[in-house]
Amino acid sequence: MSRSEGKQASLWKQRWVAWRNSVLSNPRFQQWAARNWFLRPFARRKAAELFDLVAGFTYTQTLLAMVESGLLKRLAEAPTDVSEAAQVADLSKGAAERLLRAAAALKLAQEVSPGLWMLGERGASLIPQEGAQAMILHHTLLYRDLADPMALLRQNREQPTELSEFWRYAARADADAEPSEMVAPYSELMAVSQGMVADEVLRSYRFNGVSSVLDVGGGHGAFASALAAKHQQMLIGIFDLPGVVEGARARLDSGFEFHEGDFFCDPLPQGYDCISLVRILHDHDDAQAHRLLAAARAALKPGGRLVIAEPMADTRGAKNMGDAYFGLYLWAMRSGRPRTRMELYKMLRAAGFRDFRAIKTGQPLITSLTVAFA
Ligand SMILES: C[S@@+](CC[C@H](N)C(=O)[O-])C[C@H]1O[C@@H](n2cnc3c(N)ncnc32)[C@H](O)[C@@H]1O
Repeated sequence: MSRSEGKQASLWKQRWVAWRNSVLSNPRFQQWAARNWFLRPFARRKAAELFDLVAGFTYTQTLLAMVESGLLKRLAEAPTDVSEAAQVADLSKGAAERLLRAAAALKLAQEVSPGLWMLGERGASLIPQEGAQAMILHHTLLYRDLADPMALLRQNREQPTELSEFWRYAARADADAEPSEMVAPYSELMAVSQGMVADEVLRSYRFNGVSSVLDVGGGHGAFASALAAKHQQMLIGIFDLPGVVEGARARLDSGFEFHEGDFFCDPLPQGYDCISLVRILHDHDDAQAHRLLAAARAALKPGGRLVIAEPMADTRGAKNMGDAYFGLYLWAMRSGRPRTRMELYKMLRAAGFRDFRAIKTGQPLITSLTVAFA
């Protein structure tokens, strides 16, 4: 499309959006749509979607209370009456019943007969997801940072936040000096939530022709372990900050190679024919992300490949995750941003990679996948 055609298309789009918005925000149209038998289901759905946005934080806090109180786990074990629920959650009977009813509205719980409760559909889906439950508990930090969103945005990432204190490498020049006990909380959270990411990556990409992988920012080695279980002949190395590698060494057997360093200052070890960056690049602002990609390019021989797995911006079916959730999460963390595929390709090209490919994943909500060749 030429520049003038692009300008024309943008003008048409502006006109269409302005017209649509004037219709949708017209109170007379809203009343008419709510009464019209043909449009009524559409109007109700739109109202419900809007209500979800308005009330979403109460849903999130109900979910947190169900996980934190142990009620979700208890409902998974056995049908539970309100007195038992009150005991498990250390609440009055009235408070426990209020929580259960809120959870039932959100399909986390279900009243199977008067006063007797079991898991609801969503509760049942959540129960095996230890990683998701750990993230729900972790979100108390983000929730505090977001309590005053305008204040958080106005701070322009210049003041410490709950999340920047938790992610010890974010917004810190001397991240490699963090002792292992300071980096253990985030490394453990990453390890417990890595399962679903590793499943998604290994189901979507076969690593054909790859005999050695360096997992950069590999944490305590959860992805490396999943990779080793699937590809038993593969040589796998983990590169991370010294305090984190100390934790990985203590958890993994001697079949792995361990490399300590700071990927912004130290060269990445050479000789691996693939480098993986799993949930790494979006943690860093553009200048740092570029340095990291250049370091990966320098460590790979021609034909070597880079595998990048992380949720991305502007992804069909995962826009809420990429743009809303990670947009605000990483802002609060004071480092990084979700990127669109085109932005990532541009950075890869600038770092000397060629032949970029998007690999389809079953759940882009969990991760997108890009492979690039040196
Ligand atoms: C979000 S975690 C992801 C961990 C793992 N890849 C996963 O998906 O579970 C980011 C990882 O990058 C590591 N990291 C951050 N900055 C680093 C740096 N400058 N040099 C080396 N590793 C770094 C952190 O210690 C952490 O293990």
